[in-house]
Amino acid sequence: MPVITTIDDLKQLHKRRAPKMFYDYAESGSWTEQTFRENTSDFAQIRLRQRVAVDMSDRTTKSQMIGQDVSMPVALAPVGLTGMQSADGEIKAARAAEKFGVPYTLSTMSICSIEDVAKHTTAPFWFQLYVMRDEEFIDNIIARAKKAGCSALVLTLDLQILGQRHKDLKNGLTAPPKFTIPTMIDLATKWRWGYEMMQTKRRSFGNIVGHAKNVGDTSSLSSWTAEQFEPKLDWGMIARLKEKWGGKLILKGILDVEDAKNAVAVGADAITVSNHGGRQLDGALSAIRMLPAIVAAVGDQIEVHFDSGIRSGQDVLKALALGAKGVMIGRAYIYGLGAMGEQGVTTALQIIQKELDTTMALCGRRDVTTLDRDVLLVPQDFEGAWV
Ligand SMILES: Cc1cc2nc3c(=O)[nH]c(=O)nc-3n(C[C@H](O)[C@H](O)[C@H](O)COP(=O)(O)O)c2cc1C
Repeated sequence: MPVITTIDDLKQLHKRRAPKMFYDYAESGSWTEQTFRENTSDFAQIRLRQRVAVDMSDRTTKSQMIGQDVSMPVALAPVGLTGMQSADGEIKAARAAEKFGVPYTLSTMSICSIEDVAKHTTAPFWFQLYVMRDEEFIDNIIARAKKAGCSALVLTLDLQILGQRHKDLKNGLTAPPKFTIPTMIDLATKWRWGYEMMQTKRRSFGNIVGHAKNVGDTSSLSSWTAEQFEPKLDWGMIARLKEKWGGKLILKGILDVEDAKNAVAVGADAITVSNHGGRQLDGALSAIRMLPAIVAAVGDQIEVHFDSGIRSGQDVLKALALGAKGVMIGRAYIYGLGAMGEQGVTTALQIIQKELDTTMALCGRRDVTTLDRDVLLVPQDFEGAWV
């Protein structure tokens, strides 16, 4: 077993252990992948201020997200097909998050259902909703999330139509995989994945199969999205969904100041500044570059969360210092899951917490909730003069 010290170590192991089509599904952006690449490379442009001779004892990464206590302000982002990276992946990730004391978000497009995850955990989790055309299905899934005790609804706004990801089309991505010759050859080297997958019954979209009517081929994400997702989603519909849900609402996929203001107007509890990890509008600016302007515009009116591009505790610190109250990680924990199941997710969280804590200390700070721009050195043109 290699010595794991970074998120990148987990990524290498994930690549070796999970079928190529699922690793590629996670490790890709849309079209040229420019936004996907810049989500991470722009973090590297921000530097840290080294401070010395400052008391660094009694440090804490504890904070709150939407009023919930968290051991660090890092939630696990909703990730479709998580249960294809490792058998029962959503249950494993939710358990790791619960033990660590951070929120877990279950995707609409998960393999394990809402009820499955609720049955195998005790902490309330967040449920992510994609708005579908079938209103009855939406009413029903909201009722299911309420019944399962979900403590927030994360409404994703940046994927009513799928950004084209070339690798998924070339690999013929389906859940479960179809047995083609290239897939069989690949699976022959992924025996651990195959063995675990044989032990579970959870191999298709658990929130959808048996719940949605007139559903064609659910195994293909792209055709299903095209058929079922509601292209007419607008702020009026968001307001109605807020009423239906009646609990904490997080609007995910905000990358523009005007949309952030609309989110405030609709009365959401939080927004997630995000470009879906570079998987949707290729050519959009990185999420970290957009964060300061959005915080400046609405940061005093709504809780601002951030995701897209976080691969270390240092990245978490940078996002918090730029004004996010909390962040979500997607691939960083998916690499852990694909590498080592539940233990891998725990390892990813441990790596991030340790990096966050040590970086805080070396920047002369002891409390994660007091991080501000003062700990950073940001290039003057970082946000850029885009017109
Ligand atoms: C493989 C994969 C699947 C995803 N599926 C969903 C999803 O079902 N719902 C959703 O709101 N976001 C989804 N996302 C986006 C994540 O929630 C999150 O915004 C993104 O991963 C953040 O970027 P990062 O991976 O660089 O941390 C997905 C991301 C990945 C990588």
